[in-house]
Amino acid sequence: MAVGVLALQGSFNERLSGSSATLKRVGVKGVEIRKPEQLQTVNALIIPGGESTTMAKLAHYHNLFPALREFVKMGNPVCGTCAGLIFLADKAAGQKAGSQELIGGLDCTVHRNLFGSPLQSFEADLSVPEIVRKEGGPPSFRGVFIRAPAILEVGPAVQVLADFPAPSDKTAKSDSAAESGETSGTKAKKWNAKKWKKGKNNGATVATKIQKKVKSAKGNCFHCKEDGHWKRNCPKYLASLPAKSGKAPNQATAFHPELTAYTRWHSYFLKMVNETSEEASTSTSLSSDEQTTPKYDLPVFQG
Ligand SMILES: NC(=O)CC[C@H](N)C(=O)O
Repeated sequence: MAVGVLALQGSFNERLSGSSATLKRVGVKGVEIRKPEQLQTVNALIIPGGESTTMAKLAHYHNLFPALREFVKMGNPVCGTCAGLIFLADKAAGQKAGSQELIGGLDCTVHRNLFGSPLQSFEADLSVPEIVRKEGGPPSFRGVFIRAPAILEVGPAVQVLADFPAPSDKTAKSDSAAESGETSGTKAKKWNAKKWKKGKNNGATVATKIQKKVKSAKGNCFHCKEDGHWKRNCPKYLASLPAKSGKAPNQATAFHPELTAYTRWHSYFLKMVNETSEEASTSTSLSSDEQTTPKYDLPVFQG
């Protein structure tokens, strides 16, 4: 398995080079992606942290957006870190004037700089029950937030993996005071109460993945024997589609897992990649099967 790392700007090297590179630590080959055609050589992609506006400009310059969107649309898993999360979000708030291009593929609204400026970068312990359930290890891990975004809203198919609680009013005030002189160590030092209130449960979602694969039959017409009409989007036909069509099992974090020794976010993502590849090979053999011995009584329109 080869995992691509978008290598335009930001912290892509931490995934790829040196003995401590995260992908090496989890035993996977990482491939630098700078050109659209390179995406054809990998079956999953990591979009690293960095500065999303700059990264978007570079992606635009290298004509990468169409290929990246196609990659996501084909159901290949993508993991977005920080700026990568912004890239992957279907909607973004707090963007620079004139907005910036997004790839989309993760049904959520992200706030680009919810935690404030680079000076408000911080570290915090986060509880990660789903990762612990699947990967084992300690109940929480250290999240490194660098001018971090956060997710304000997620769609129904998205599973929240970690939340960062909103500060109490008291903390917010004392942290604002800390901003003007004192430092408050591991906590974000400035809170924008209005932005926080927009977040679910008065907090902010900082890690997610797509839980269910949304099936779509766009463009397919078929004949329904039951009532003899040509139909689109019949539930029976939708149910017969391979799971790989539709949205990819993407994962995203607002913090930087590659900057800690905790490799479980990466191993968790790689499991998703393996599962997707297995499903894809099963569904491919199913579809060729279907061509010779139709399994469904609703033939797909060929004309
Ligand atoms: N560490 C990061 O990737 C920060 C992302 C930054 N908030 C942006 O808009 O791009």
